[in-house]
Amino acid sequence: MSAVRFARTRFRQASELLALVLPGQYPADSVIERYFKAHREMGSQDRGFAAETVYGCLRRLGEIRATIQPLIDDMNEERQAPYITAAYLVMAQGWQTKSFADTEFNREAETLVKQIRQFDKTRLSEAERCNLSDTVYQALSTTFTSDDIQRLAQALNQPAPVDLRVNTAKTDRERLQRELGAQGFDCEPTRLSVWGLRRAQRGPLFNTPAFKQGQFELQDEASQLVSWLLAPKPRETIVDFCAGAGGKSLHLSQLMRNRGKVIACDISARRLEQMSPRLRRAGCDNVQLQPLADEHDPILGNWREQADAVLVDAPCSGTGTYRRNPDLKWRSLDLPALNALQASILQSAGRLLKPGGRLVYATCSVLSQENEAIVDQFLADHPQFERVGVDRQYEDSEAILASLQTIDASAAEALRTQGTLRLYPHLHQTDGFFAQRLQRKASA
Ligand SMILES: C[S@@+](CC[C@H](N)C(=O)[O-])C[C@H]1O[C@@H](n2cnc3c(N)ncnc32)[C@H](O)[C@@H]1O
Repeated sequence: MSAVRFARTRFRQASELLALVLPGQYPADSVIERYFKAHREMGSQDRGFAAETVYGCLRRLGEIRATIQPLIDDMNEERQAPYITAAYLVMAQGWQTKSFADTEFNREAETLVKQIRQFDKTRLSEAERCNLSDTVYQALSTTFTSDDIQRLAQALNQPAPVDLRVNTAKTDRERLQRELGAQGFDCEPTRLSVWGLRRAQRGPLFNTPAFKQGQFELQDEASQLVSWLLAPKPRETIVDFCAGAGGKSLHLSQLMRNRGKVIACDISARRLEQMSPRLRRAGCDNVQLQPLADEHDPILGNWREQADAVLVDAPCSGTGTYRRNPDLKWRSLDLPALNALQASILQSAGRLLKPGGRLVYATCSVLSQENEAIVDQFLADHPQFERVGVDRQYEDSEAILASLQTIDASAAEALRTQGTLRLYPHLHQTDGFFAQRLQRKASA
């Protein structure tokens, strides 16, 4: 493709795609997938450029919008899209007025470039500088200093690596690493998860024989530690209360050696159904899918005081996953409503435990309002539960605690003594994740 046609076509595709993503009606990745299906003429480099540009715009949208505000003030999102795309290409990719000469943006380019050059960056609010919404910035300010928020936001605004969780029922980490490496997919063992492999770049991993044979799943390293924190054992009955499409149910089943029972519940029957092919591929026979009307569904009475362990991977703001889902940053967020739902789910989940049973409350959020605050309130209302640290009897605990110790001694201490796992991208190079291990007292 000539340089001229390259700029014209690719600019049009990227801004067209951004116009579809900006209203935030559907997750960006599904909009992008649909666009590519409808535009079969796009080669892999065109697709790469369009997707990276759209994700880049979403990562820096706060700063971009503030910088070019006077030019887009009275426009709807569709009309804003070429301006935002162009601003991103100028601010992050070094495009200049002349780069737009052959694009449909040629007449506006000069004014836009001038606006960007003249903009006084000191006028950016803290939230805009961090490319976070005001709601999230304010929520973070109650726990973090502004320097920490900046470091956290900078890490959340980078693309995430690709993490795999090895299915130890089918292979082991070294073998899979060798097999994938031989096919050109180099990976490194993850530092904290003993089941993880990490790749710096994306690639068509789903086409590999290893994936088709169920030897691995894609799962962020932090998320891999959550099922482990529940210390699942063969022959137990474990409820995964918010199982979704089963990322953690699959791992629970693996840690239980495919014995006992995982009851995978969710209010979304569609998401639960997406688990079925994953279970077949992984060879898991001990997972039962249980759709719920809500967290008070009477069917839950079947497991009242019956479960050895319950996992609550609660619906949350997803602030810890902004690296993968930068579109989430710009969706409306009703924290009080989410907090009420989280508390209600945790309360219902607590009723399912036998005396002595284990409970893990987890979110992929970095906001204490969704994490510590929910757990503190639950413990205040339920004195029969307590926080329990990770002891040495835990399978793999020595390896995981020792690795965490080398990266962040205070995080290791919180996990060892309190059963609290707090991970952040700027400190641990994982998604932002929170998990708290609780236990119902044996006599209560
Ligand atoms: C963070 S996602 C779970 C992700 C999943 N555990 C995994 O590892 O892939 C939260 C899930 O909670 C479900 N959910 C929302 N409200 C719920 C409720 N009242 N009871 C049970 N599940 C609920 C959502 O449908 C969503 O699938």
